[in-house]
Amino acid sequence: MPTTVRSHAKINLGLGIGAPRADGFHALSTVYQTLEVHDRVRVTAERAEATKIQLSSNDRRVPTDHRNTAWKMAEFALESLRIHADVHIHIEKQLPVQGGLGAGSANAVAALVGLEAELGISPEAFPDWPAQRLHLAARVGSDVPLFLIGGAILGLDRGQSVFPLPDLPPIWTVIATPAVGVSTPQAFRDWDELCAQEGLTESASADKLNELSRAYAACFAGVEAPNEAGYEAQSGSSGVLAVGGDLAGPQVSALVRTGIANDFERVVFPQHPLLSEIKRTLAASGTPEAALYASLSGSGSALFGLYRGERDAEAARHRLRELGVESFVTRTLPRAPYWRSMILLQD
Ligand SMILES: C[C@](O)(CO)[C@H](O)COP(=O)(O)OP(=O)(O)OC[C@H]1O[C@@H](n2ccc(N)nc2=O)[C@H](O)[C@@H]1O
Ligand SMILES: Nc1ncnc2c1ncn2[C@@H]1O[C@H](COP(=O)(O)OP(=O)(O)OP(=O)(O)O)[C@@H](O)[C@H]1O
Repeated sequence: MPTTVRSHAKINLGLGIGAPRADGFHALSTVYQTLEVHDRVRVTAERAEATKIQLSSNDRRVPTDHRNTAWKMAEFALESLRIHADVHIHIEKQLPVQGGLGAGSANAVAALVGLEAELGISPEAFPDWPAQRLHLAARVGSDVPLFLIGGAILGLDRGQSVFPLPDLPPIWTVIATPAVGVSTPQAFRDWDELCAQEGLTESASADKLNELSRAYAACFAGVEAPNEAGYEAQSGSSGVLAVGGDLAGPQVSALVRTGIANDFERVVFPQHPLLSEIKRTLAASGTPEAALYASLSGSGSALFGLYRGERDAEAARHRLRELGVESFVTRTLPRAPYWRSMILLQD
């Protein structure tokens, strides 16, 4: 009986990057935030004599072998649980590939959740599993563990060290998806060149990141997480927020006042000037429909704008259309509804 799982995107509400480390990674301090928009991952699995994994996708850019994050996650999980199974994973892509929205990383967690449902892996049956799966997720990729938490999350170390933050209320979000792919490893290499030019050392960047993490934590201190009833009331039965509802709360303004920024913009924007034009278009600074905040997500190429209400978000989409740039409207997704709606179908 296949299990279909929603595989949600993320954005980075601020991303501070350190100097290159000896292990080839970079220390980060970031606030991840999950979004309503998602791919769908269908998993079929049954215990077998030997493990066999098969993967398919509607999108030809998605690798269908051991290079796929979902494949790796399933393989690591089965090895770790000492279970042999016949597994089929189908990834129905809706999110951009190489967009900086963590779509591939989310697919890994969705495949894991599907596999657990199919094989009856529960914390009751496997008490060590919750800690183990976080560890395995970090092996698959730095952006994977965040999807085992959902909502607003502080990401430290190389991004795999994740801490749940009090949730923000749902915020209207526009994602611009320019037809540009940005390679994450290449963006980090470009960052290294900038660090070398500016003489940014590992110890100086550690100070910078610690200060940033403290500032992030301060913004979230005392935030009341929206409860499920509140989320339902805001969403209504249609799942659509009332027009003009200002739900962004003071937290986004507090984050903006800390000077949140995405360090990747410094290396990605000079190479792709269109992306900084899109950010200006999303921001619409000084107008009544101005974004609360606009930024590149991850290493790009997707950018996002956060808005006071649906009307301002639609106005941003209209401005982007005039610029010839595709976009869609979504909302930020707090932790409780992230988990409540994750399993879409078990048929
Ligand atoms: C840019 C972000 O999306 C921000 O959320 C993430 O940092 C990227 O996470 P990811 O795609 O899961 O990255 P991984 O698959 O772990 O690493 C891909 C490559 O990116 C570089 N990398 C990644 C994360 C990090 N903190 N430092 C790095 O230098 C390394 O060269 C690594 O070989
Ligand atoms: N399940 C997957 N879906 C899409 N791409 C995948 C997947 N597994 C591996 N890949 C490879 O990873 C590359 C990056 O894909 P992805 O869409 O996750 O990038 P991204 O959104 O920039 O991720 P991040 O924000 O984590 O850097 C793709 O070009 C593809 O070759």
